[in-house]
Amino acid sequence: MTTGGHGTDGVERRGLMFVLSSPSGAGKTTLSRLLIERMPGLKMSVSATTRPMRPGEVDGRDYLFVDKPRFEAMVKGDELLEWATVFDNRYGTPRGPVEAALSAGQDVLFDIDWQGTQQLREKARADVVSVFILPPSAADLEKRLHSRAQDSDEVIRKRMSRASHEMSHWAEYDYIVINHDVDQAFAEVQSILKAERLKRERRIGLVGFVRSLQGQLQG
Ligand SMILES: Nc1ncnc2c1ncn2[C@@H]1O[C@H](COP(=O)(O)OP(=O)(O)OP(=O)(O)O)[C@@H](O)[C@H]1O
Ligand SMILES: Nc1nc2c(ncn2[C@@H]2O[C@H](COP(=O)(O)O)[C@@H](O)[C@H]2O)c(=O)[nH]1
Repeated sequence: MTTGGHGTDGVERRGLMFVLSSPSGAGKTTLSRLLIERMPGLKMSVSATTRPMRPGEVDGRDYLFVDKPRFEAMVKGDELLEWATVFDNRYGTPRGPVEAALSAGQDVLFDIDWQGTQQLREKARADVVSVFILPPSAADLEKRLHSRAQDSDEVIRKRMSRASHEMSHWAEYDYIVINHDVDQAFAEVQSILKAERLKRERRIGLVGFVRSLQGQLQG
């Protein structure tokens, strides 16, 4: 699915799809914002959703807020790379911006659930790097959902009751990060991305680079 861009060392590399999943409230959005701020060459995939906008959310930045008929039209028109129903709402990844970013040599960050991750993996296994974020405890998870102060008590109850099911997919992920402390969890997620960017199989320019080094040594 991806073509090439250049790494910071100038060697051509295939872009990667960096996926964060977790039970609701474990910290994906927080970690995603930090990654986008601090990791050059990484672009956030903005999902489409039919869920109502939360206070402080901005259409086009946090999500593309669409109604159900528009979402259905996106599915029918093959405009979504993956989609799923989560907490009675529909969520999906618009295909165009992801393909454009990967073609321009950028990596793309996804905050999506396990269903979406499975679909991306089926489409482009070699290009997907997936990280599952766990909360330190159930009590912390509940506290975080309340402290975010953006969902009703009923919505929070629903999210807590789904958390165990969400977590049952942890073993399908490449990496697991326990989010005790934001700075520590961010450092871990950042290390994963940095290491994955250096993977030999992704660095399609290495053959030419090494040949050129060998040429210099022989010449
Ligand atoms: N390590 C942490 N310690 C304390 N609070 C945290 C930590 N990480 C995130 N939070 C807080 O927990 C709340 C939920 O975090 P966040 O919105 O990032 O979760 P999420 O996984 O993206 O949830 P959702 O799936 O519902 O979008 C936020 O108020 C955030 O500031
Ligand atoms: N499969 C997909 N899941 C998505 C997408 N965008 C978000 N999500 C997941 O939905 C839940 C709830 O999110 P919230 O913002 O309403 O709290 C969370 O697990 C997200 O990761 C998507 O495009 N596809």
